[in-house]
Amino acid sequence: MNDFSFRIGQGFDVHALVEGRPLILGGVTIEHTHGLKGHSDADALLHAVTDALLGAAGLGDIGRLFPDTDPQYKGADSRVLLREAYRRVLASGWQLVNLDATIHAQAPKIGPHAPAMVAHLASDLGVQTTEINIKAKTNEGLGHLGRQEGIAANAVVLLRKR
Ligand SMILES: Nc1ccn([C@@H]2O[C@H](COP(=O)(O)O)[C@@H](O)[C@H]2O)c(=O)n1
Ligand SMILES: C[C@@]1(CO)OP(=O)(O)OP(=O)(O)OC[C@H]1O
Repeated sequence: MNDFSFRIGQGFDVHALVEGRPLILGGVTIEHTHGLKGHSDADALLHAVTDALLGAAGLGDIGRLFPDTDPQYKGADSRVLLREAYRRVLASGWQLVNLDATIHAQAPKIGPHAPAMVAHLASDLGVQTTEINIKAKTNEGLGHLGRQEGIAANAVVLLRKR
């Protein structure tokens, strides 16, 4: 551990959009024609947040903690994975200051669902909702995200020593 009181981390995730799956982002089930494909519930936002937290604490990444070859995590609720990852971050001596994330989705509109996502993250990470910011962007029709073949998310966190 270094002598600084703060550490930053970033996370990224992308999942394919397919028919016959629910679309779950930030623990919110969003009405849509397609949902995200994955071993777990494929919540790309929560996976990016989990990786940002683990990265900032120097604890590796989500796939190392929860392998996608382990049947235990098949269909897993990513909020459960996030809470377990954050428990390890706390145990390693760090706690969240604030979190900023961007969802890259050509559709559907994320804005109306952002407050519910913020509420879930604040609750799971034990901070005020004012410390969590969720943004969204289309991909301006460009590339795989613009063609609605998938949804991606980026997250940045700041941790401080407990
Ligand atoms: N899936 C999305 C994408 C965007 N938004 C909101 O629209 C604004 C403009 O997005 P552009 O990609 O066209 O720049 C963006 O700032 C978001 O407020 C959204 O809610 N859901
Ligand atoms: C969450 C895990 C585990 O179920 O599976 P997926 O839902 O496929 O998600 P991914 O972002 O590929 O990374 C981590 C995985 O090990």
